[in-house]
Amino acid sequence: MKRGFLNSSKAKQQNEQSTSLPVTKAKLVSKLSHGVVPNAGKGQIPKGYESGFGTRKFFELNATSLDYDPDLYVCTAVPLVTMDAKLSDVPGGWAECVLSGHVKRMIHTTPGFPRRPLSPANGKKLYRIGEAGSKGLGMFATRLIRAGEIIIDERPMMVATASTNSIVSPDDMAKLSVEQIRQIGLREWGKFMKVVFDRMPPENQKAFMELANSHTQDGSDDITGRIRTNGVVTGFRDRNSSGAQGRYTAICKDISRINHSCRPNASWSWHTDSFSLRVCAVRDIRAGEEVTVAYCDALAPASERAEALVPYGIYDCNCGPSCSDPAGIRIGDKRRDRFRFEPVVVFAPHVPPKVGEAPDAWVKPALRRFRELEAEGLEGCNEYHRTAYQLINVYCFLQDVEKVKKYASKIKGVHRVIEKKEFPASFSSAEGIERSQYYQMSEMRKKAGIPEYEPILISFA
Ligand SMILES: C[S@@+](CC[C@H](N)C(=O)[O-])C[C@H]1O[C@@H](n2cnc3c(N)ncnc32)[C@H](O)[C@@H]1O
Repeated sequence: MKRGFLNSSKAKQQNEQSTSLPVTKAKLVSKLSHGVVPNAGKGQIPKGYESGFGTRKFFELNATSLDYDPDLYVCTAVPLVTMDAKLSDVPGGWAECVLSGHVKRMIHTTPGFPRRPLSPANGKKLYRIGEAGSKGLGMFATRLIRAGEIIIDERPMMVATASTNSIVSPDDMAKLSVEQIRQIGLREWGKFMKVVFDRMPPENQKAFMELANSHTQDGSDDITGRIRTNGVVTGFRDRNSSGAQGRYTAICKDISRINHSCRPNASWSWHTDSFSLRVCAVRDIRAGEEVTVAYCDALAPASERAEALVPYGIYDCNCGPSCSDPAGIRIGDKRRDRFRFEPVVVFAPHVPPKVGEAPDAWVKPALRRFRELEAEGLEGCNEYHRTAYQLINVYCFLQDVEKVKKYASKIKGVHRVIEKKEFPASFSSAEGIERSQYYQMSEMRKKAGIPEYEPILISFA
């Protein structure tokens, strides 16, 4: 039986639930406080605002319906499960979610939905969860994981709205301080998310409550604190929304154990067809090494990264010299500026190579950029992908098969994250490389007697 099909009172509790609060009419306050907020919670909430959402009417819906007001929030299981479903019966499990009607429709009409999350090749996990020193628990590789390998594909336990949707009216806004509005918002959000939490299977409730919580003194409750500490932004959002508003965040049993690094060896991507988060190695990870991802934009300057990490309770990011040592920060910030604003584009030279010069001397800017990106541990970023792509095309053009293979092995991870598909296997074999566009172009030029140094732009996609 699908959720929503039963009429008994017990069954009704498990139907979808919705609040009569339409998204668009809510006054939205997104930035929440963190750290220690004096008198957090009740102490900050003035009389008249204590009950709020809790007194609002919930109504029940047929879980299979997609026919909602797109702006209404719905508490629902994704994918839909039977009333008596146990986690062990549902491959990949299910997520208890709060979604707008618009997003629910979008998910259920995604081609291929609900595909099963991917399982490891021989059924053996590539990781274990273990102690990570002062960071608490973390994820560790149990064998050498190659760039491009999928470490885990996991359906979340819970999907929550990523911001509080405060019900404070514009009139009331004028009477309240910003912190009071935040605290009211947090409280409302907490009540809403408690409904979602209560719908979760007991094993997931237990696993959820065992997750880290860095928000114990800012007005967050046990549930919202863990959502704020462990949530990973999904790939979908409410219609007519922008910025943090209208986004959703996924809380997972294992992926939420992955710690942050500004030099991450892995990256995550959201897949709506399988309703799962996928973590992929962006460079080789040794057996025993900790698996890390970037919680912030790893290309941002050190000061901005530090600021973005504070809400996670990370005050002293120590990933390497570009985080902690003043000289290292200067070099790292300068490099990141160039990575962001000065992309390297390589041109074949217009003049013959100088005597004694290597045939690939003109590729130096891209090679330097690639080395710098690796030195900063930024194998998961767009610029690494773009530069590796150019080098692959350049070496196809120069017919240097070994170098094509080298850069093809390096691009695999970031390609999977950015393009959400595997890098073409043809660049890993001599036969495939010889069939490539640039190899063939070079072959034709040779046959026509056009020297290699005639102008040509090496494209990067
Ligand atoms: C999503 S959880 C990661 C798993 C967590 N370590 C645990 O024990 O479950 C995020 C929390 O881990 C800790 N953390 C993650 N990365 C860290 C880092 N680079 N340095 C210090 N603490 C970190 C912070 O407490 C942060 O709030």
